[in-house]
Amino acid sequence: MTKRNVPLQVKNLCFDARGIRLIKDVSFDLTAGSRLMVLGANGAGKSLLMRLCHGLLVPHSGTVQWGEGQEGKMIRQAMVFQRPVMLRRTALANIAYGLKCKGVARPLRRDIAFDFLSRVGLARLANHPARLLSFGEQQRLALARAWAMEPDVLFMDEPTASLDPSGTHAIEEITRLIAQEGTTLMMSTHDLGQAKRLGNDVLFLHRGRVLEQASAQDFFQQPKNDLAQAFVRGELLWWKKKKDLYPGGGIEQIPSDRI
Ligand SMILES: Nc1ncnc2c1ncn2[C@@H]1O[C@H](COP(=O)(O)OP(=O)(O)OP(=O)(O)O)[C@@H](O)[C@H]1O
Repeated sequence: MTKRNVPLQVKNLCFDARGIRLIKDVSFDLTAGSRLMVLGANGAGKSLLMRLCHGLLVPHSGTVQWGEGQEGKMIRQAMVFQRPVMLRRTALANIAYGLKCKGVARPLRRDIAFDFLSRVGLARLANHPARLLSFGEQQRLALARAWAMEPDVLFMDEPTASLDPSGTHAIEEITRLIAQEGTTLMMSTHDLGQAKRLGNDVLFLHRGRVLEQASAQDFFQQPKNDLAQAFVRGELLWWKKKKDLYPGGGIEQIPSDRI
């Protein structure tokens, strides 16, 4: 796969639920080939933003604009969730079904599905019911199914949140391989080490707003935003008040339009 320009432009995106604005005027570009890490405390709006980008939610206002894929084709996108969503069929058939939706001819599906199962180390479980696999295996299967779609853009919403260190390592390795093939990544995570290992760009959200977008290197060395600094130090907790973070100056230090 070759790199593309800007596959996704998000402009002034707002999302409301039950009369409350949860995503507030979010704008950013997802550049081709980037590995964008979406960071922020619990409830910052990471999942909502990714679902809006993927088209699972309809914004109240603003736009999610997709560019062109290879040779002018539509951008192909896939998403992996924190809790894997498995079809009630075998591991192999889960991938084959995705291939069917992609338009792959029936005689080819089985071999391709098996190839992707092998890539994530699940070949021996090909004929097991997907829903009986362990949580970590299901997450690898979900990633293989997404990978088989050969997406231009892959959304990953905290894919390792419930995994042990070896499961996390496996998912990171697979993610690297997918990115190496030219797939653009947008991924949320609470694991700052993981964000450093996998990301080259960071989007920092707080209470539904983007407070900082920077290269991963700049963000982790010296975030510009004071709340991002607190987050990187592990001090930005959702129940803390601003005055707890900045006892000297309190509210005045953080303009209210940024909260
Ligand atoms: N359908 C909904 N109706 C009302 N509020 C919602 C809805 N979905 C999400 N929210 C609220 O929107 C806010 C952002 O939720 P979101 O799941 O995007 O956060 P997050 O950053 O992914 O958090 P976490 O890291 O805990 O998964 C939360 O306060 C959540 O309670």
